[in-house]
Amino acid sequence: MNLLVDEGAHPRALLALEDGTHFFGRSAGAEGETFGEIVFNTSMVGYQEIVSDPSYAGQLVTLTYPQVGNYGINERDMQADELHLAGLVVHDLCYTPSNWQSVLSLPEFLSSRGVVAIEDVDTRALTLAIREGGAMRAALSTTDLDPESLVARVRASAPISQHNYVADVSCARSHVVGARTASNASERPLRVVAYDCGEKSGIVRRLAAAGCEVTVVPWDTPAADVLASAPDGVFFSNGPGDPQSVPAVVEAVRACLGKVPVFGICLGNQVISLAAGAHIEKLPYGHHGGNEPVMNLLTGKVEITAQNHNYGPVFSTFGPLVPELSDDVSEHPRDLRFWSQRRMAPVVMNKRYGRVRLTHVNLNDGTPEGIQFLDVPAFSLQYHPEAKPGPNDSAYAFAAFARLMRGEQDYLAIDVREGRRF
Ligand SMILES: NC(=O)CC[C@H](N)C(=O)O
Repeated sequence: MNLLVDEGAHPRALLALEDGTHFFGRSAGAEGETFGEIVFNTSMVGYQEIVSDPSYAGQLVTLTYPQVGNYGINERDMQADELHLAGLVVHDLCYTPSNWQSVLSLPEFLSSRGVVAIEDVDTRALTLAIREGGAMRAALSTTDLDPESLVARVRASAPISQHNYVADVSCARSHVVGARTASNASERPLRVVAYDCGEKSGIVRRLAAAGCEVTVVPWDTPAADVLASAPDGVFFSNGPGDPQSVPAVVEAVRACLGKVPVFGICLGNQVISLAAGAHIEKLPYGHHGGNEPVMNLLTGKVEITAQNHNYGPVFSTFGPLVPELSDDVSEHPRDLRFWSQRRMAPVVMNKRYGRVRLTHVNLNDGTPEGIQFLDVPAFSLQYHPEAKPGPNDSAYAFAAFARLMRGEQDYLAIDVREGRRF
């Protein structure tokens, strides 16, 4: 209920999920109809970064924070030029934002960018439905207000895994983002090629701030061309959809691993894992928010992290444990929090790339959040060290990549103690 809005001016809208759950509300963006996978994000602030994150292509995003849009839309927080999310679901939208940076209200922004959105939805009930039923197919419509009809059409819609969303959101041609903001101007910039699978601008900025000159290239750029330019490192970005729908990127990872330092974030972590032959699983409803606790197993410190993923690698499928580097444990425990309790970072033997160390574990559900290759120069994180939005606890990852490219040994364990234990 928003007293400043003429409710009659906003058409009704319907949200329908494949399990038959549906919610009526009011249109809060463009009119029309949209289909996608429904997820919820628990961040309390940062809606602009969320709606502009290209990783949400093909997804309807529910914001659990009850009132959204209070500080408007500004020119600085965009994570991409276009909006790629399929739609937005909120409880209460703000039409009269107040902030010195604001240039537009969120509902005006959504309408002008053609994004279908709904408000006046009981997002607590919806979130519980997603927690129970998982990230389901769903639709949001201002034109079909018949629940039976919309649910039937949702059930006939294609799952997210059947489309290559990366191809929709990647850049058309390569471009360079300079290292002018490098903290240490006396060091020469590190030349990084970043595979743009839907890269958030916050990541490119963090790489630049860590002293990198970043050449952002389209997702399907042949690795041979990238390697021919002799970069100091190659980065694989976040991105939308099922990582198994981009085998060309997995091939690019294979071509790079062992030849050049490699770093990956989120979808980047997933394609690196696939390149190593590991399995990817789909989590029931994923991790989307700004307060996921992750333990860095190299330092014993817990980072509060920003996350946005539905898929993730299964650590045991990288290979068998190396007992002498894993506290003489020979079987993989089901729950990776075992290692945080044991105070160690276990190592497995991967058929293709040798030793792989588990470096980060999610303390909510015991899933892997980071790996490091010990025999080739590469590491990757499932969560978002750039935050945008979120806490900055993990920003060291960009400095770690710079250290890896400069050939430093303990590049990731920034304050690791001597030895295996902490
Ligand atoms: N932010 C991302 O890179 C998301 C990766 C992938 N689309 C997933 O859902 O897991």
